[in-house]
Amino acid sequence: MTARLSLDKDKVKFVLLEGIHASAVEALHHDGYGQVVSHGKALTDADLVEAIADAHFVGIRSRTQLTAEVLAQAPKLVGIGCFCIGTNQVDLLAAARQGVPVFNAPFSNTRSVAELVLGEIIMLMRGIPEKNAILHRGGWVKSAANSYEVRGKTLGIVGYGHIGTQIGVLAEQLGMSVLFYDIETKLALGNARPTISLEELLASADVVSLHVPETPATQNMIGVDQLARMKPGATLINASRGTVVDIDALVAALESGHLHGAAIDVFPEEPKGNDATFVSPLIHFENVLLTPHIGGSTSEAQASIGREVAAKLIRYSNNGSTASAVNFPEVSLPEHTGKCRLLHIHRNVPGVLARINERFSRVGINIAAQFLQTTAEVGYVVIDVDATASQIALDELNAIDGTIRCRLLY
Ligand SMILES: NC(=O)C1=CN([C@@H]2O[C@H](COP(=O)(O)OP(=O)(O)OC[C@H]3O[C@@H](n4cnc5c(N)ncnc54)[C@H](O)[C@@H]3O)[C@@H](O)[C@H]2O)C=CC1
Ligand SMILES: O=C(O)C(=O)COP(=O)(O)O
Repeated sequence: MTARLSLDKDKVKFVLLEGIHASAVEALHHDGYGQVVSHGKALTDADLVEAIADAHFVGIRSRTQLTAEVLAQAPKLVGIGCFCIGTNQVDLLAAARQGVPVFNAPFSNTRSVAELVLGEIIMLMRGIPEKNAILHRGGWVKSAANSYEVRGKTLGIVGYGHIGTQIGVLAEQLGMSVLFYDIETKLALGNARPTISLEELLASADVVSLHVPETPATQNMIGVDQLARMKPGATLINASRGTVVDIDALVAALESGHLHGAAIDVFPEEPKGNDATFVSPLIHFENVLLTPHIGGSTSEAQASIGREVAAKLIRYSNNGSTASAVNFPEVSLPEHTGKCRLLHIHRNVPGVLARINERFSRVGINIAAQFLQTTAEVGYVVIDVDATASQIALDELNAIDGTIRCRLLY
């Protein structure tokens, strides 16, 4: 474990992957952070390890896998920004144990996903994907067969969170009835109604739209049995995570004609960049709308995410605030004008705070302010002291058993 002194902003290195929006770079430069390296796509294996080996902050989107092994090879890492909603691509526990908070943008792209899904519901119910394909081949089939209004139909939303609720509200404006299933008790907006089980929702909905995070419980949540429970002629939409739907089971349900159609934005295996090839058994179905994980990819969402996550990283770097970190004790801190601030991250074992205070009192350091927050694994203490005492205080903190990382802010 190494003592980390506060660095000049010029020496703090940010590595941004996956084409993170220029608004993030602008925000970092505007705050005085000069070293920002941007990559246009996701990196893997040795390329990823090399790119982040000396980074203090790393910014990623949904594709970059920050595993425990990769993180262990980034010894200078201070913070991670997921410039998206999902954080399943990061080993959150390993990051916390390494003293690294992870931030994301929980709201900035939700409207974009909701709008895409709403458009897909209308397109699929009208059979537009097949009709579009026929005309592109020079054909002409003018028919009302298998073409329906959405008005009066039932939308079933699985995962009634930020995205699911917005879709429900918008769908009601189109005259749809909304059912939802969530593992948590949720406030029903508009006339939406909860179902007591996933099975009940699947059996009642004309369109099922998935908006759950990637967790062990949502892995292949929609498989053979669940698809069989859906109404004949129903439609499935997945803009959540590729692991939520068993693709082979979906293929079988489409081949048999049990489903009217589907819209799939996320896949179990996704290409790493725009020059890679997309492979999926779903490419053979004209009644399936396929999109390249662009649910949140609008100019508005990306610009807003860039600003939001950059601001969280800047705040953590400048004053130690971890408010809204997804894996870390959350501390929202005031400015530390006129004082030096020490950030002490430790394993959450009994007695650390007592040992800190005992050591400080033994060497006569006056604590101007102190903040503590813990999770089951990690403790985070922030202490403001006079500048004259800062180096002794840092040495004392580093000597404490259980210290993961200690940083000094001027
Ligand atoms: N396609 C794309 O570009 C995008 C995809 N996403 C994905 O959408 C997901 C949902 O986003 P938000 O609505 O913002 O998240 P959220 O956290 O606000 O909502 C998720 C909801 O799912 C519920 N849930 C969790 N596990 C469940 C289970 N096993 N069964 C039923 N409900 C369960 C939660 O209680 C919560 O209400 C994200 O986790 C992300 O993976 C998010 C943004 C863009
Ligand atoms: O916000 C999310 O969770 C998304 O899935 C969007 O991911 P992206 O930033 O487009 O790689």
